[in-house]
Amino acid sequence: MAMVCLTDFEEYAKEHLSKATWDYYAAGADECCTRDDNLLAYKRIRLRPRILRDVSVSDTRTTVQGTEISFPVGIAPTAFHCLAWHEGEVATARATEALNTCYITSTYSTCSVEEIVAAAPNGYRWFQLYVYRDRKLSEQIVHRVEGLGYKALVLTVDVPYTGKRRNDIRNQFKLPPHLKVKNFDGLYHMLSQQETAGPEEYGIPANTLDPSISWKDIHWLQSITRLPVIIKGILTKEDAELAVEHGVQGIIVSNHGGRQLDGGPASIDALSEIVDTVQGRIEVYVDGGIRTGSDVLKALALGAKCVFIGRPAVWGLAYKGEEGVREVLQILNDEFRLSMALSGCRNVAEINRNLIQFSKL
Ligand SMILES: Cc1cc2nc3c(=O)[nH]c(=O)nc-3n(C[C@H](O)[C@H](O)[C@H](O)COP(=O)(O)O)c2cc1C
Ligand SMILES: CCCCCCC(=O)C(=O)O
Repeated sequence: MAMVCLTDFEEYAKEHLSKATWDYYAAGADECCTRDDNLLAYKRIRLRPRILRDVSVSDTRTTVQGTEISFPVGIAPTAFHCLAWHEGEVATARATEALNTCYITSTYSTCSVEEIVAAAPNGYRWFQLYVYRDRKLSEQIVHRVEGLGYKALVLTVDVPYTGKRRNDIRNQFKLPPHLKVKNFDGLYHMLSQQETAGPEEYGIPANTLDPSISWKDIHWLQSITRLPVIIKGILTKEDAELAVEHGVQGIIVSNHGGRQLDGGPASIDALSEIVDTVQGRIEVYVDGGIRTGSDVLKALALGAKCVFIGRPAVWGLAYKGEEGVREVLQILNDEFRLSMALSGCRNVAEINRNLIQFSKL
């Protein structure tokens, strides 16, 4: 079967994964309004292409946090890659290394960070972090990934509690016994001894994330690390301003793929107010609903420095492991290059808001 666009991978994954795994990856919270709007919002945006600009040569390279990547699409943190492909995150890491882009490893990876780094030693990676009730556990993980050469910490702030994903409840979804969140090997006792730890959620002791985290914890995190801190899950200009004031180095505008608060905005619809507030003081990225190269172009035109894809990477894994993720990234790269050329842009510096037809928004 020729894979032509990202939805081909989605269809393949839906057909070949078990129902419970597919439902977990596809899940949105409650009625999935925000999950679905993430995609629809891109389709509402119209472009204003420029012509006759000699687009015979094009350059998709950009930088994130001062490091060059081959094109402005990275992999968002998603949990449990071994559910989709036996090599799990190791395959994802190899694919992103090969394509020279950024891979944000989830705390809840089913390969350990050590295995991931050993498999793709030259890859450019950030580590996604949650704050646990037991700060010592978060601290241990931070120091471990620093030592392994991760280049930034991505603190996810939209999961004080897990969103209500109806099919996961119906399926009683949990990680099968042969898989583990390997980063907790030898640390599970710290999780399960936390005061409020209850029955397992997804195979992880429940209530271990700290819902009391607040802006003061950003200072705590900065005090225990020398890595740049990027906050993932901001959707308003007010929080964007606070993020800048608290000295973080980046923001990922995200609603967690619509898996947390249902009824919040599509992430692309939240981007502009955040970009306008931040005024270039720190880098702003976006994830959620990116499925085509023209989606990438629209996000950059609205001010994102780079975008991240969540589910499509997992569909690529389900298709053919490392090769599947490479294909997903390559298709997005090719589509992005074509959209750039068709709208008269020769490089990412030429992409700006003039490309967006605001009267149609
Ligand atoms: C199956 C799945 C697992 C996820 N796991 C995590 C995670 O461990 N940490 C995190 O910060 N975000 C997680 N996310 C959210 C993604 O990082 C990202 O925000 C979202 O998938 C982007 O939307 P997209 O799937 O439409 O590209 C997960 C999303 C999915 C679909
Ligand atoms: C106990 C929390 C499990 C969350 C798993 C990873 C995630 O963020 C997701 O959206 O799924």
